[in-house]
Amino acid sequence: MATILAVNAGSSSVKLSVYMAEKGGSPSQVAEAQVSGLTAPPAVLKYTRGHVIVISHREVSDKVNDQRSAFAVMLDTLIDDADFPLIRRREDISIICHRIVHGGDFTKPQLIHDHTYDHLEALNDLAPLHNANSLGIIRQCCDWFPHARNVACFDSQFHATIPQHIRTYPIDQTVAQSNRLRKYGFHGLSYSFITRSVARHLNKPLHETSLIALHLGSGASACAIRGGQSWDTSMGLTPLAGLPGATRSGSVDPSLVFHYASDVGRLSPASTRDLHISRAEEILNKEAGWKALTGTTDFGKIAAAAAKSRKRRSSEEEGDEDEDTRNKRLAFDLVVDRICGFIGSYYVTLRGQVDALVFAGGIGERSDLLRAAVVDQVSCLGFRLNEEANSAGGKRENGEEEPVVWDVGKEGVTPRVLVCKTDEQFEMARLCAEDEEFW
Ligand SMILES: Nc1ncnc2c1ncn2[C@@H]1O[C@H](COP(=O)(O)OP(=O)(O)O)[C@@H](O)[C@H]1O
Ligand SMILES: CC(=O)OP(=O)(O)O
Ligand SMILES: [Mg+2]
Repeated sequence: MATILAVNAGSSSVKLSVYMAEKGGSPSQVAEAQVSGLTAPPAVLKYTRGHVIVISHREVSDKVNDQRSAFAVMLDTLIDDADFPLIRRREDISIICHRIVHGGDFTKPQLIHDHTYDHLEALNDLAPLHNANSLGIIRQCCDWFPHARNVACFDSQFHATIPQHIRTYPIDQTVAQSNRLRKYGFHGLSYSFITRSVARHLNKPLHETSLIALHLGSGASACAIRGGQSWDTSMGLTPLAGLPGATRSGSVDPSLVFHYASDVGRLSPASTRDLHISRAEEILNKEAGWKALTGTTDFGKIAAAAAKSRKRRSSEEEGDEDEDTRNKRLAFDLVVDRICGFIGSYYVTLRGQVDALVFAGGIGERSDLLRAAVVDQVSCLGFRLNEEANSAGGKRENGEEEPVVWDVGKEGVTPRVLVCKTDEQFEMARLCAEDEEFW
């Protein structure tokens, strides 16, 4: 039996889960901590041990200003918990798996040593909100847990099956090949977890399961899954392409960069030894998205304001809406429009063979308002919502555990509409437990 730590450094949060696992067996979670709100202070810590919520909401902004400090706070919390002796002795941790968003051409998890580390460092500029942070956490772990094996698990791995005509950009192919310019795709650990969980829920073999899945969090993407494998996804060479995110523009006309301002081609003052980022990349990655439209990265607030505004308009009490509400309504409508654009396109690329539309990620799992607006717009493709199930979320009565997948579609209608409580940490722990190389 081994103890596995799984670390997931997202763009607005860091999640850390602890598992016990046998070689080749399914990992069993024993604790979970999370620091969220890194881009919408205050940063908030949550910590659960088994089924006990030890810390439900603790503001930690005084100690946390980035992913590395968030990881340090979570680790201290676990180590200081007198009722959780499992990681008091650091030698007891056998494997630490790390979510690395951009894994280049790697098609399986890699043990970290000097060579893999250097290889991954060279990819930092292709995932400027993620890779350098994850490598920083790996360095911390090598110092703090010298006995543990560190394993890199890649968001891009699941998308290795995207066919050539979809992953190729129509540019000079000599340049494309020498600079490895192609669609890689991300959120793959999440899509892999979603595909397995939904196939089980639908009682279908994995290789016969076809889905349109949406991972909607601070970074948002869509994925067309055909026969259990990634067929297309909305992110590309970097996690900037496709849907807008909290601070990311998503796809825009590439020429916009040349018309934005005259100095956007220069290196940003935020460039470091780890990350060479131009002002243009910094603006599109960190100063755009729904934050640029509304001033907040919190999509919950945007959805609530948009719903209120919609209600007011339908009851014809329009009156003068304040600017803040108008901006939030614009951001909400824009995000719904872009999501529906991908659903339509993926429905066609999958030739209508779709078992379910699946919502996941912080927004997909929690925003019934977003789900309702999206499903309403794509009802022409046959998707229908059960409004009651949608607003109830995954809650169960009489203390029953929240399910991993829950159905929010209308009875008797296909394709289904589902919500999946995705778990990238579990997916990493599973990949590590089943690979003999890491034991
Ligand atoms: N009730 C809610 N309704 C809509 N959005 C929410 C709600 N709660 C959280 N969110 C959104 O979820 C996002 C975090 O999603 P998550 O997938 O956990 O983040 P990350 O991209 O950092 O991994 C937050 O930025 C917030 O906008
Ligand atoms: C790839 C990506 O955007 O990840 P996240 O949503 O966790 O920031
Ligand atoms: Mg995430």
